[in-house]
Amino acid sequence: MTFMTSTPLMASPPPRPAPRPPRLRSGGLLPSGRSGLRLRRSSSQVLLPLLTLQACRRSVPAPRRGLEALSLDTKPRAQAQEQQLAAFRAWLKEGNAAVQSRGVRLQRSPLGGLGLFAQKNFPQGAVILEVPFEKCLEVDAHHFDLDDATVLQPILARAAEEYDVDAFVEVEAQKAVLALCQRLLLERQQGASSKFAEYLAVIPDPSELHPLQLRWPKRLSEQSALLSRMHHTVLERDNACMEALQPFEQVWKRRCWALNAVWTRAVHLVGAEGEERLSLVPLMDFMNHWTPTRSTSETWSCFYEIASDHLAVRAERAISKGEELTLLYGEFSDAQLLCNYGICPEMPCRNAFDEAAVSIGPYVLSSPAGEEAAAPDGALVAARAACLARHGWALQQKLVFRVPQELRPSGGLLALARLLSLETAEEVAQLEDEIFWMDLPGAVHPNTEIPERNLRGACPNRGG
Ligand SMILES: C[S@@+](CC[C@H](N)C(=O)[O-])C[C@H]1O[C@@H](n2cnc3c(N)ncnc32)[C@H](O)[C@@H]1O
Repeated sequence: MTFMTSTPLMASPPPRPAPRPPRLRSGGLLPSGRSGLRLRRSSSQVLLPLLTLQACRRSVPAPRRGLEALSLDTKPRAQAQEQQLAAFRAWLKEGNAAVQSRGVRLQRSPLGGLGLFAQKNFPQGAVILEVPFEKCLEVDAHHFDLDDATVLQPILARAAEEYDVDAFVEVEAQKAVLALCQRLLLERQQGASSKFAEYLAVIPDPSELHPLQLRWPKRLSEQSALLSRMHHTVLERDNACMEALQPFEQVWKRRCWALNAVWTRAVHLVGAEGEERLSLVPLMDFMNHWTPTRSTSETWSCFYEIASDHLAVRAERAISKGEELTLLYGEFSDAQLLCNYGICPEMPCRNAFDEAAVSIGPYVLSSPAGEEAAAPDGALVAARAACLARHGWALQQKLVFRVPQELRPSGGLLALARLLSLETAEEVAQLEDEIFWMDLPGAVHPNTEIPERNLRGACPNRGG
């Protein structure tokens, strides 16, 4: 959740455009609403009456527990946690702003950690949860226009250092993430007197494979150029965040806990007036991600939408009793899921959003312009180099292109191929703008965009 992520650090990274998150996006913030693709507002919708969580029916609210009981170990949360969960369930029902839910249960999930499960059948569109914003931990989130930031960077610079992750590397976006971390830490410091104490006590530490783990297996990042760069990115970003949080919390593990909570559980909400906030939505934040595959017709089961005073989770399709309730956190590849959320694919390459990397080094400058062409002369090599430098490639590093994304007419890989097919320095000078039209100020070239679904080989089950 915008949710869905995000490391020990070095110097703060320079402001860089964040990649388009699975709409934020995502480090992992849980990005989206319906189908995980966008947020929708449903102010006028009549919501079905809701029952309370079955698991909470019987009890007198459990005694409030202080955070001293909170385990910051990375061992799986076990029985000791039952008490904390019972207190959390009671807390959800407490007060005027009770969380409304019916027929859902919080239990261990085969996907990872805890998850929400249906205890009855839900027809498509049924409201499953309503979480009042009063029960949410939130901060304002301004200037989240990540798309603009991405567009401003020359296309080859993006290929040279793109953050292929919902990394929130953009400074303004990070401010909101840090503000929410601070809020979380502040509440935690208040112990049992925090009105969120029971909620905080059930927020876990980073999962074993989350990049925030010091013992993150480095061999993972050797698996692919994309994963390696992505991991490097999140490390830089998280180190900067951890450093920025130090004045608020000295204990490294607690900072880590807060940062992980925000990256992997927070959602970016946009209200009717365009107001934005970053929000931790209790109970909904226990919903796990569904990874769409090309080979099955099964999909994630839920989406969420915002009303004036609460967030509602609805059934994306008919849901059967016993099913785990899932969201699509975003259109994440396996590498992104790993770096944003610490989610490891059960079976590699099944994810419909997986991508391949094509990496290209400066050797291409001296490659012939075509099968029949001779090796380029010095003038052509120099013209190619100057042109590529103007579009962001300093030629000291490799470019890493993502396929199929970069196979769009506006993609960097095709721009590079077009340039390399020119046979003289004069042609390069003449055609540069046409080839790199996407780098011109205000460039929009809608007619040449191939719909994304045609490139992606479409996930057959994709809704929305
Ligand atoms: C929003 S939380 C979901 C609730 C979480 N399972 C818990 O126990 O608190 C997101 C985290 O859940 C885990 N997760 C979510 N979806 C998953 C999946 N499909 N497979 C494995 N782990 C998943 C990851 O650790 C992720 O960072």
